[in-house]
Amino acid sequence: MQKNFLNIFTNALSSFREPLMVLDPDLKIIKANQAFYMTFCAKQEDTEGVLIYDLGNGQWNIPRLKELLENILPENTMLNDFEVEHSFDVIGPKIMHLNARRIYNDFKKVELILLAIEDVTKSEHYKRDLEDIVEKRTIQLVLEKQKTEHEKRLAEEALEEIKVLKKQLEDERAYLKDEIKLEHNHENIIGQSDGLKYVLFKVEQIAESDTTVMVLGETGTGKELVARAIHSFSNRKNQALIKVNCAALPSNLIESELFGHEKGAFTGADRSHKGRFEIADNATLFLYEIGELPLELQSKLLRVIQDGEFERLGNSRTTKVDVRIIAATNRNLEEEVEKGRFRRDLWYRLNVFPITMPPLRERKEDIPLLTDFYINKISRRLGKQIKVIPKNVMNALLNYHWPGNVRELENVLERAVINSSSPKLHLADDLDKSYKHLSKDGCN
Ligand SMILES: Nc1ncnc2c1ncn2[C@@H]1O[C@H](COP(=O)(O)OP(=O)(O)OP(=O)(O)O)[C@@H](O)[C@H]1O
Repeated sequence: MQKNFLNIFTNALSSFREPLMVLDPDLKIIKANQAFYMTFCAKQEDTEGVLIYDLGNGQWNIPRLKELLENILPENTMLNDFEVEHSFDVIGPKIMHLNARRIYNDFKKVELILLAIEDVTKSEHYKRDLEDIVEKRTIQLVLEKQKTEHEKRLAEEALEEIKVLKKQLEDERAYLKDEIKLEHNHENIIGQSDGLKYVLFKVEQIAESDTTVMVLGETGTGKELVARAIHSFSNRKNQALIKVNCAALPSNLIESELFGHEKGAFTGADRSHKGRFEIADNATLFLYEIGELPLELQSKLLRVIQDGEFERLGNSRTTKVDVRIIAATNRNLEEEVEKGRFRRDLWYRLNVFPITMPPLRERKEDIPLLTDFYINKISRRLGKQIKVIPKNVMNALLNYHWPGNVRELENVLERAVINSSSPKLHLADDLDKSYKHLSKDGCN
Protein backbone atom coordinates (compact mmCIF):
# COMPACT_ATOMS: atom_id res chain seq x y z
CA MET A 1 0.00 0.00 0.00
CA GLN A 2 2.94 2.35 0.86
CA LYS A 3 4.32 2.12 -2.63
CA ASN A 4 0.98 2.72 -4.28
CA PHE A 5 0.19 5.58 -2.05
CA LEU A 6 3.64 7.09 -2.55
CA ASN A 7 3.29 6.94 -6.28
CA ILE A 8 -0.06 8.69 -6.15
CA PHE A 9 1.22 11.10 -3.58
CA THR A 10 4.43 11.90 -5.51
CA ASN A 11 2.34 12.78 -8.55
CA ALA A 12 -0.10 14.85 -6.56
CA LEU A 13 2.49 16.32 -4.24
CA SER A 14 3.76 18.97 -6.62
CA SER A 15 0.27 20.33 -7.20
CA PHE A 16 -0.12 21.37 -3.55
CA ARG A 17 0.89 24.90 -2.77
CA GLU A 18 1.11 24.10 0.88
CA PRO A 19 4.36 22.49 2.18
CA LEU A 20 3.79 18.77 2.71
CA MET A 21 5.83 15.86 4.05
CA VAL A 22 5.27 12.14 4.25
CA LEU A 23 6.84 10.42 7.26
CA ASP A 24 7.23 6.76 8.02
CA PRO A 25 6.04 5.38 11.41
CA ASP A 26 9.55 6.11 12.81
CA LEU A 27 9.16 9.73 11.88
CA LYS A 28 11.73 9.63 9.10
CA ILE A 29 10.92 11.79 6.09
CA ILE A 30 10.02 9.76 3.04
CA LYS A 31 9.09 12.61 0.75
CA ALA A 32 8.44 16.33 0.79
CA ASN A 33 6.94 18.55 -1.90
CA GLN A 34 8.40 21.50 -3.77
CA ALA A 35 6.49 23.97 -1.64
CA PHE A 36 8.19 22.56 1.45
CA TYR A 37 11.70 22.90 0.01
CA MET A 38 10.97 26.43 -1.15
CA THR A 39 9.38 27.61 2.06
CA PHE A 40 11.96 26.12 4.41
CA CYS A 41 15.05 26.49 2.14
CA ALA A 42 15.71 22.75 2.37
CA LYS A 43 17.23 20.35 -0.16
CA GLN A 44 15.76 17.03 -1.18
CA GLU A 45 19.05 15.13 -0.61
CA ASP A 46 19.29 16.50 2.96
CA THR A 47 15.67 15.69 3.67
CA GLU A 48 14.62 12.30 2.43
CA GLY A 49 15.43 9.46 4.84
CA VAL A 50 16.23 11.89 7.67
CA LEU A 51 14.52 11.82 11.08
CA ILE A 52 12.32 14.86 11.12
CA TYR A 53 13.96 16.22 14.30
CA ASP A 54 17.43 16.01 12.64
CA LEU A 55 16.34 17.96 9.61
CA GLY A 56 18.37 21.16 8.96
CA ASN A 57 20.96 20.26 11.59
CA GLY A 58 18.35 19.63 14.25
CA GLN A 59 16.37 22.80 13.55
CA TRP A 60 13.17 20.79 13.40
CA ASN A 61 13.75 19.47 16.87
CA ILE A 62 10.80 21.52 18.06
CA PRO A 63 9.18 20.50 21.39
CA ARG A 64 5.64 21.35 20.14
CA LEU A 65 6.21 19.25 17.01
CA LYS A 66 7.43 16.42 19.20
CA GLU A 67 4.36 16.72 21.36
CA LEU A 68 2.14 16.53 18.29
CA LEU A 69 3.85 13.59 16.66
CA GLU A 70 4.57 11.53 19.78
CA ASN A 71 1.78 12.34 22.23
CA ILE A 72 -1.21 13.83 20.49
CA LEU A 73 -1.28 12.07 17.13
CA PRO A 74 -1.13 8.49 18.55
CA GLU A 75 -4.42 9.32 20.25
CA ASN A 76 -6.04 11.03 17.24
CA THR A 77 -5.95 9.87 13.68
CA MET A 78 -6.03 13.36 12.42
CA LEU A 79 -5.31 16.81 13.78
CA ASN A 80 -5.89 20.22 12.22
CA ASP A 81 -4.45 23.65 12.78
CA PHE A 82 -2.02 22.74 15.54
CA GLU A 83 -0.14 26.01 16.01
CA VAL A 84 3.64 25.94 16.31
CA GLU A 85 5.85 28.96 16.54
CA HIS A 86 9.55 28.53 15.86
CA SER A 87 12.55 30.51 14.78
CA PHE A 88 14.65 28.87 12.02
CA ASP A 89 18.28 29.77 11.42
CA VAL A 90 17.95 30.80 7.79
CA ILE A 91 14.32 31.79 7.31
CA GLY A 92 13.79 33.35 10.71
CA PRO A 93 10.66 33.19 12.88
CA LYS A 94 7.67 31.31 11.53
CA ILE A 95 4.18 30.64 12.73
CA MET A 96 2.87 27.36 11.31
CA HIS A 97 -0.44 25.56 11.43
CA LEU A 98 0.27 21.82 11.30
CA ASN A 99 -2.30 19.43 9.92
CA ALA A 100 -1.33 15.79 10.54
CA ARG A 101 -2.98 12.58 9.47
CA ARG A 102 -2.07 8.95 10.12
CA ILE A 103 -2.55 6.53 7.26
CA TYR A 104 -3.04 2.86 8.17
CA ASN A 105 -2.33 -0.36 6.22
CA ASP A 106 -4.72 -3.25 5.79
CA PHE A 107 -3.69 -4.62 9.19
CA LYS A 108 -4.66 -1.38 10.90
CA LYS A 109 -1.07 -0.52 11.53
CA VAL A 110 0.27 2.95 10.89
CA GLU A 111 2.09 3.01 7.70
CA LEU A 112 2.52 6.66 6.85
CA ILE A 113 2.08 10.06 8.46
CA LEU A 114 1.05 12.95 6.26
CA LEU A 115 2.17 16.31 7.62
CA ALA A 116 0.93 19.55 6.02
CA ILE A 117 2.63 22.72 7.18
CA GLU A 118 0.72 25.92 6.59
CA ASP A 119 2.90 29.01 6.93
CA VAL A 120 0.57 31.52 8.58
CA THR A 121 3.34 33.89 9.73
CA LYS A 122 2.12 36.84 7.68
CA SER A 123 -1.59 36.46 8.38
CA GLU A 124 -0.92 35.66 12.03
CA HIS A 125 1.27 38.76 12.39
CA TYR A 126 -1.39 40.79 10.68
CA LYS A 127 -4.02 39.28 12.97
CA ARG A 128 -1.85 39.92 16.02
CA ASP A 129 -1.16 43.50 14.91
CA LEU A 130 -4.88 43.98 14.49
CA GLU A 131 -5.54 42.45 17.91
CA ASP A 132 -2.87 44.73 19.29
CA ILE A 133 -4.47 47.76 17.68
CA VAL A 134 -7.91 46.68 18.89
CA GLU A 135 -6.56 46.14 22.41
CA LYS A 136 -4.75 49.47 22.47
CA ARG A 137 -7.79 51.25 21.06
CA THR A 138 -10.03 49.49 23.58
CA ILE A 139 -7.75 50.60 26.44
CA GLN A 140 -7.72 54.10 24.96
CA LEU A 141 -11.51 54.13 24.71
CA VAL A 142 -11.91 52.79 28.24
CA LEU A 143 -9.52 55.49 29.51
CA GLU A 144 -11.29 58.16 27.49
CA LYS A 145 -14.62 56.94 28.83
CA GLN A 146 -13.26 57.04 32.39
CA LYS A 147 -11.85 60.51 31.76
CA THR A 148 -15.14 61.71 30.30
CA GLU A 149 -17.04 60.23 33.23
CA HIS A 150 -14.60 61.86 35.65
CA GLU A 151 -14.95 65.19 33.85
CA LYS A 152 -18.70 64.79 33.81
CA ARG A 153 -18.65 64.12 37.56
CA LEU A 154 -16.42 67.15 38.11
CA ALA A 155 -18.69 69.29 35.98
CA GLU A 156 -21.72 68.04 37.92
CA GLU A 157 -19.97 68.77 41.21
CA ALA A 158 -18.94 72.21 39.96
CA LEU A 159 -22.51 72.86 38.84
CA GLU A 160 -23.78 71.84 42.26
CA GLU A 161 -21.22 74.16 43.87
CA ILE A 162 -22.21 76.97 41.52
CA LYS A 163 -25.85 76.41 42.43
CA VAL A 164 -25.00 76.64 46.15
CA LEU A 165 -22.83 79.72 45.57
CA LYS A 166 -25.50 81.28 43.39
CA LYS A 167 -28.05 80.71 46.12
CA GLN A 168 -25.64 82.16 48.67
CA LEU A 169 -25.03 85.19 46.47
CA GLU A 170 -28.75 85.67 45.96
CA ASP A 171 -29.27 85.57 49.72
CA GLU A 172 -26.43 87.98 50.30
CA ARG A 173 -27.57 90.26 47.49
CA ALA A 174 -31.09 90.33 48.89
CA TYR A 175 -29.62 91.13 52.24
CA LEU A 176 -27.25 93.79 50.90
CA LYS A 177 -30.10 95.41 49.00
CA ASP A 178 -31.83 95.89 52.37
CA GLU A 179 -28.56 97.18 53.76
CA ILE A 180 -28.19 99.81 51.05
CA LYS A 181 -31.73 101.01 51.69
CA LEU A 182 -30.83 101.64 55.31
CA GLU A 183 -28.78 104.75 55.63
CA HIS A 184 -25.64 103.93 57.43
CA ASN A 185 -22.56 105.79 58.17
CA HIS A 186 -19.02 104.62 57.73
CA GLU A 187 -17.45 107.88 58.82
CA ASN A 188 -15.71 108.15 62.10
CA ILE A 189 -17.60 108.47 65.31
CA ILE A 190 -17.51 112.20 66.00
CA GLY A 191 -16.96 113.52 69.52
CA GLN A 192 -14.42 114.19 72.20
CA SER A 193 -16.45 113.99 75.36
CA ASP A 194 -15.26 111.75 78.17
CA GLY A 195 -18.47 109.73 77.85
CA LEU A 196 -17.76 108.98 74.18
CA LYS A 197 -14.06 108.36 74.83
CA TYR A 198 -14.97 105.80 77.47
CA VAL A 199 -17.26 104.07 74.97
CA LEU A 200 -14.45 103.94 72.39
CA PHE A 201 -12.07 102.60 75.02
CA LYS A 202 -14.51 99.77 75.73
CA VAL A 203 -14.94 99.12 71.99
CA GLU A 204 -11.19 98.65 71.61
CA GLN A 205 -11.06 96.50 74.73
CA ILE A 206 -13.61 93.98 73.45
CA ALA A 207 -13.41 94.19 69.64
CA GLU A 208 -10.85 91.45 69.05
CA SER A 209 -12.50 88.79 71.19
CA ASP A 210 -15.64 86.92 70.15
CA THR A 211 -17.50 88.05 73.26
CA THR A 212 -21.15 88.96 72.90
CA VAL A 213 -21.64 92.69 73.30
CA MET A 214 -24.79 94.48 74.43
CA VAL A 215 -25.00 98.12 73.32
CA LEU A 216 -27.42 100.12 75.41
CA GLY A 217 -28.59 103.70 75.08
CA GLU A 218 -31.38 105.95 74.00
CA THR A 219 -32.53 106.09 70.41
CA GLY A 220 -30.21 107.93 68.01
CA THR A 221 -27.17 107.88 70.31
CA GLY A 222 -25.05 105.94 67.80
CA LYS A 223 -25.45 102.34 68.97
CA GLU A 224 -25.17 101.09 65.42
CA LEU A 225 -21.97 103.06 64.91
CA VAL A 226 -20.57 101.36 67.99
CA ALA A 227 -21.56 97.94 66.66
CA ARG A 228 -19.87 98.74 63.32
CA ALA A 229 -16.75 99.97 65.12
CA ILE A 230 -16.53 96.72 67.14
CA HIS A 231 -16.92 94.69 63.97
CA SER A 232 -14.36 96.71 62.03
CA PHE A 233 -11.76 96.32 64.78
CA SER A 234 -12.46 92.58 65.10
CA ASN A 235 -10.85 89.60 63.37
CA ARG A 236 -14.08 89.20 61.41
CA LYS A 237 -13.76 92.61 59.76
CA ASN A 238 -13.35 91.13 56.28
CA GLN A 239 -16.82 89.55 56.48
CA ALA A 240 -20.05 91.51 56.38
CA LEU A 241 -21.75 92.87 59.47
CA ILE A 242 -25.19 91.34 59.14
CA LYS A 243 -28.00 93.41 60.62
CA VAL A 244 -31.38 92.33 61.86
CA ASN A 245 -33.89 94.89 63.04
CA CYS A 246 -36.01 92.84 65.42
CA ALA A 247 -38.64 95.60 65.51
CA ALA A 248 -39.02 96.04 61.77
CA LEU A 249 -40.00 92.48 60.89
CA PRO A 250 -43.51 91.17 61.36
CA SER A 251 -43.41 88.62 64.18
CA ASN A 252 -44.38 85.75 61.85
CA LEU A 253 -41.35 86.47 59.65
CA ILE A 254 -38.66 87.01 62.27
CA GLU A 255 -38.07 83.31 62.80
CA SER A 256 -37.59 82.63 59.09
CA GLU A 257 -35.49 85.77 58.77
CA LEU A 258 -33.20 84.66 61.60
CA PHE A 259 -33.04 80.93 61.01
CA GLY A 260 -34.13 80.54 57.35
CA HIS A 261 -36.73 78.21 55.92
CA GLU A 262 -37.09 75.37 53.46
CA LYS A 263 -39.27 75.50 50.38
CA GLY A 264 -42.87 74.79 51.41
CA ALA A 265 -42.19 75.34 55.13
CA PHE A 266 -45.23 77.65 55.22
CA THR A 267 -47.74 79.13 52.80
CA GLY A 268 -45.86 81.40 50.43
CA ALA A 269 -42.46 79.79 51.03
CA ASP A 270 -41.96 79.01 47.33
CA ARG A 271 -38.19 78.58 47.69
CA SER A 272 -35.74 77.85 50.44
CA HIS A 273 -34.17 80.83 52.14
CA LYS A 274 -31.03 81.27 54.22
CA GLY A 275 -31.49 82.96 57.56
CA ARG A 276 -29.31 85.77 58.86
CA PHE A 277 -27.55 83.37 61.23
CA GLU A 278 -26.39 81.25 58.29
CA ILE A 279 -25.39 84.31 56.27
CA ALA A 280 -23.46 85.60 59.29
CA ASP A 281 -21.48 82.37 59.74
CA ASN A 282 -17.90 83.38 60.63
CA ALA A 283 -19.03 86.99 60.68
CA THR A 284 -20.87 89.32 63.07
CA LEU A 285 -24.61 89.52 63.55
CA PHE A 286 -26.01 92.81 64.79
CA LEU A 287 -29.39 92.29 66.41
CA TYR A 288 -30.84 95.67 67.11
CA GLU A 289 -34.03 96.53 68.90
CA ILE A 290 -33.47 93.15 70.56
CA GLY A 291 -36.02 94.13 73.22
CA GLU A 292 -38.73 93.72 70.56
CA LEU A 293 -37.96 90.04 69.94
CA PRO A 294 -41.07 87.93 70.63
CA LEU A 295 -40.79 85.71 73.71
CA GLU A 296 -41.22 82.48 71.72
CA LEU A 297 -38.12 83.29 69.67
CA GLN A 298 -36.04 84.32 72.64
CA SER A 299 -35.47 80.67 73.64
CA LYS A 300 -34.32 79.82 70.09
CA LEU A 301 -31.97 82.76 70.14
CA LEU A 302 -30.64 81.62 73.50
CA ARG A 303 -29.83 78.21 72.01
CA VAL A 304 -27.90 79.69 69.06
CA ILE A 305 -25.95 81.96 71.38
CA GLN A 306 -25.14 79.06 73.72
CA ASP A 307 -24.46 76.24 71.25
CA GLY A 308 -24.30 77.93 67.84
CA GLU A 309 -27.08 75.56 66.71
CA PHE A 310 -30.50 75.99 65.17
CA GLU A 311 -32.85 74.40 62.66
CA ARG A 312 -34.29 75.99 59.55
CA LEU A 313 -38.09 76.22 59.48
CA GLY A 314 -39.37 73.05 57.82
CA ASN A 315 -36.14 71.13 58.33
CA SER A 316 -35.20 69.04 61.34
CA ARG A 317 -31.48 69.02 60.42
CA THR A 318 -29.42 71.02 62.89
CA THR A 319 -27.19 73.72 61.43
CA LYS A 320 -24.10 74.83 63.30
CA VAL A 321 -22.67 78.31 62.90
CA ASP A 322 -19.94 80.48 64.33
CA VAL A 323 -21.47 83.90 64.78
CA ARG A 324 -20.39 86.79 66.94
CA ILE A 325 -23.38 88.61 68.35
CA ILE A 326 -23.73 92.29 69.03
CA ALA A 327 -27.16 93.22 70.35
CA ALA A 328 -28.55 96.67 70.93
CA THR A 329 -31.63 98.13 72.53
CA ASN A 330 -32.96 101.46 73.70
CA ARG A 331 -35.27 99.71 76.13
CA ASN A 332 -34.51 99.06 79.77
CA LEU A 333 -34.17 95.31 79.44
CA GLU A 334 -33.84 94.74 83.17
CA GLU A 335 -37.29 96.22 83.56
CA GLU A 336 -38.55 94.05 80.68
CA VAL A 337 -37.13 91.00 82.48
CA GLU A 338 -38.93 91.98 85.68
CA LYS A 339 -42.19 92.38 83.74
CA GLY A 340 -41.70 88.91 82.23
CA ARG A 341 -41.42 90.30 78.71
CA PHE A 342 -37.77 89.32 78.26
CA ARG A 343 -36.16 86.04 79.29
CA ARG A 344 -33.82 86.47 82.19
CA ASP A 345 -31.41 83.75 80.92
CA LEU A 346 -31.21 85.46 77.53
CA TRP A 347 -30.60 88.81 79.15
CA TYR A 348 -27.68 87.33 81.11
CA ARG A 349 -26.31 85.70 77.97
CA LEU A 350 -26.50 88.95 76.01
CA ASN A 351 -25.35 91.27 78.73
CA VAL A 352 -21.85 89.77 78.97
CA PHE A 353 -20.14 93.00 78.00
CA PRO A 354 -22.48 95.99 78.11
CA ILE A 355 -21.53 99.28 76.49
CA THR A 356 -23.80 102.21 77.23
CA MET A 357 -23.97 105.15 74.83
CA PRO A 358 -24.47 108.32 76.83
CA PRO A 359 -27.32 110.56 75.60
CA LEU A 360 -26.25 113.69 73.71
CA ARG A 361 -27.47 116.02 76.48
CA GLU A 362 -24.86 114.41 78.78
CA ARG A 363 -22.00 115.11 76.38
CA LYS A 364 -22.74 118.59 75.19
CA GLU A 365 -19.09 119.21 74.26
CA ASP A 366 -19.71 116.87 71.28
CA ILE A 367 -22.49 119.13 69.91
CA PRO A 368 -20.19 121.74 68.20
CA LEU A 369 -18.09 119.00 66.60
CA LEU A 370 -21.14 117.07 65.42
CA THR A 371 -22.73 120.31 64.16
CA ASP A 372 -19.65 121.19 62.08
CA PHE A 373 -19.46 117.68 60.73
CA TYR A 374 -23.13 117.53 59.71
CA ILE A 375 -23.34 121.11 58.34
CA ASN A 376 -20.43 120.32 56.04
CA LYS A 377 -21.86 117.01 54.99
CA ILE A 378 -25.40 118.30 54.39
CA SER A 379 -24.27 121.54 52.66
CA ARG A 380 -22.12 119.53 50.27
CA ARG A 381 -25.00 117.23 49.51
CA LEU A 382 -27.48 120.08 48.97
CA GLY A 383 -24.98 122.35 47.16
CA LYS A 384 -25.16 125.09 49.83
CA GLN A 385 -22.39 127.20 51.35
CA ILE A 386 -22.91 127.58 55.11
CA LYS A 387 -19.92 129.36 56.60
CA VAL A 388 -21.21 130.83 59.86
CA ILE A 389 -23.02 129.30 62.78
CA PRO A 390 -24.27 132.28 64.85
CA LYS A 391 -23.72 132.15 68.59
CA ASN A 392 -27.43 132.15 69.39
CA VAL A 393 -27.90 129.14 67.07
CA MET A 394 -25.07 127.24 68.77
CA ASN A 395 -26.47 128.15 72.19
CA ALA A 396 -29.88 126.84 71.17
CA LEU A 397 -28.26 123.61 70.01
CA LEU A 398 -26.25 123.31 73.24
CA ASN A 399 -29.19 123.99 75.51
CA TYR A 400 -31.69 121.70 73.87
CA HIS A 401 -32.03 118.32 75.59
CA TRP A 402 -32.10 116.18 72.41
CA PRO A 403 -34.48 113.30 73.17
CA GLY A 404 -33.74 111.92 69.68
CA ASN A 405 -30.00 112.44 70.27
CA VAL A 406 -27.59 112.62 67.29
CA ARG A 407 -30.24 111.48 64.83
CA GLU A 408 -32.46 114.37 65.89
CA LEU A 409 -29.51 116.79 65.71
CA GLU A 410 -28.82 115.60 62.17
CA ASN A 411 -32.46 116.20 61.18
CA VAL A 412 -32.60 119.64 62.82
CA LEU A 413 -29.40 120.63 61.00
CA GLU A 414 -30.68 119.36 57.66
CA ARG A 415 -33.83 121.47 58.03
CA ALA A 416 -31.66 124.44 59.09
CA VAL A 417 -29.39 124.16 56.02
CA ILE A 418 -32.45 123.99 53.76
CA ASN A 419 -33.87 127.01 55.62
CA SER A 420 -30.69 129.10 55.25
CA SER A 421 -30.53 131.31 52.19
CA SER A 422 -27.24 132.99 53.18
CA PRO A 423 -23.92 131.55 54.45
CA LYS A 424 -25.36 132.01 57.97
CA LEU A 425 -27.14 129.05 59.50
CA HIS A 426 -30.78 129.65 60.44
CA LEU A 427 -32.61 127.11 62.48
CA ALA A 428 -35.97 126.05 61.06
CA ASP A 429 -37.07 124.56 64.40
CA ASP A 430 -37.82 126.45 67.58
CA LEU A 431 -35.82 124.10 69.79
CA ASP A 432 -36.78 125.91 72.94
CA LYS A 433 -40.45 125.52 72.13
CA SER A 434 -40.22 121.90 71.13
CA TYR A 435 -38.32 121.22 74.33
CA LYS A 436 -41.01 122.85 76.47
CA HIS A 437 -43.72 121.16 74.42
CA LEU A 438 -42.05 117.78 74.92
CA SER A 439 -41.45 118.48 78.61
CA LYS A 440 -45.12 119.35 79.09
CA ASP A 441 -46.06 116.03 77.46
CA GLY A 442 -43.66 114.31 79.78
CA CYS A 443 -41.56 112.92 76.94
CA ASN A 444 -38.09 113.93 78.16
N1 LIG B 1 -20.85 110.10 67.41
C1 LIG B 1 -21.45 110.19 66.24
N2 LIG B 1 -20.78 110.73 65.22
C2 LIG B 1 -21.37 110.86 64.02
N3 LIG B 1 -22.63 110.45 63.76
C3 LIG B 1 -23.31 109.90 64.74
C4 LIG B 1 -22.76 109.73 66.03
N4 LIG B 1 -23.69 109.11 66.81
C5 LIG B 1 -24.75 108.91 66.03
N5 LIG B 1 -24.55 109.38 64.79
C6 LIG B 1 -25.50 109.35 63.69
O1 LIG B 1 -26.78 109.40 64.21
C7 LIG B 1 -27.68 108.55 63.53
C8 LIG B 1 -28.26 107.55 64.50
O2 LIG B 1 -27.23 106.67 64.91
P1 LIG B 1 -27.50 105.13 65.19
O3 LIG B 1 -28.45 104.61 64.17
O4 LIG B 1 -26.20 104.49 65.34
O5 LIG B 1 -28.23 105.25 66.55
P2 LIG B 1 -28.93 104.10 67.39
O6 LIG B 1 -28.56 104.36 68.79
O7 LIG B 1 -28.57 102.80 66.83
O8 LIG B 1 -30.45 104.44 67.15
P3 LIG B 1 -31.74 103.49 67.34
O9 LIG B 1 -31.72 102.97 68.72
O10 LIG B 1 -32.88 104.44 67.11
O11 LIG B 1 -31.63 102.49 66.29
C9 LIG B 1 -26.90 107.91 62.43
O12 LIG B 1 -27.05 108.65 61.23
C10 LIG B 1 -25.47 108.05 62.90
O13 LIG B 1 -24.55 108.11 61.84
